[in-house]
Amino acid sequence: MKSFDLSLYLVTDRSLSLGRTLEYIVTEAAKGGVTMVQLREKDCSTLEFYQQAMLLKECLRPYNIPLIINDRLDIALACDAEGLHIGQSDMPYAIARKLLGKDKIIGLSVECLQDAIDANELDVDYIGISPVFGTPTKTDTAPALGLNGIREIVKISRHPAVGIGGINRTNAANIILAGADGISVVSAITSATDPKEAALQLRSIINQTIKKTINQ
Ligand SMILES: Cc1ncc(COP(=O)(O)OP(=O)(O)O)c(N)n1
Ligand SMILES: Cc1nc(C(=O)O)sc1CCOP(=O)(O)O
Ligand SMILES: [Mg+2]
Repeated sequence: MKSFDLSLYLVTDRSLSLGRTLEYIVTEAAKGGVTMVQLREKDCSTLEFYQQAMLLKECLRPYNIPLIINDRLDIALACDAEGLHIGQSDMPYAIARKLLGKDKIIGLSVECLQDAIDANELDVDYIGISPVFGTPTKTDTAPALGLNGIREIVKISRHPAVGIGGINRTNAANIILAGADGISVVSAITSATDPKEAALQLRSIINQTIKKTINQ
């Protein structure tokens, strides 16, 4: 059965980990309450990517946190990850679904309202609204959508949604208040001096904000 929680979604980037291993970052983040982890490595051989994926799977197993692979359908299959994240220029959704099967999680980036309308025709498991804000972590993005972009997209989308891009503890609550089911972050956890503490703080903000929206 496919069940997952988008509320605090860590996306990795080894180049931002301040020399610490991804196993360390991911384990600390798991202790701090992240609910999903995406292995996203843009400068990695296939062998390294596969080995890193296997290591992260081991780290996440005790916490029951799904491992999602960015871009690489072959790696997702090879390591039997829980899912794959694809963007608008990646493997077409239909092919990914055919190869991964119905039980795996597939996430799709949406960069504008039309992408979200098109995604309604697909049985993706979640959408990544990207980017919400500009970020030095990824500069080849579509224009930032802002909080209004989130509101417009969640209003018409039939899929659970997570915001990504420039999100940290100063603006995390606003992403949830705008209607997203969760936040996705790279640097706010990966580059934190204490990744567990960073995750705990984000976890607390999200929990409080979700509680507020339920009581409204
Ligand atoms: C949760 C989430 N949302 C969006 C993205 C961006 O994916 P993509 O547009 O394919 O860009 P790259 O990450 O591959 O550079 C994401 N990775 N995760
Ligand atoms: C992986 C990714 N995708 C984006 C998109 O807009 O598609 S922005 C991004 C990086 C987000 O990093 P940070 O949390 O450090 O801002
Ligand atoms: Mg991609």
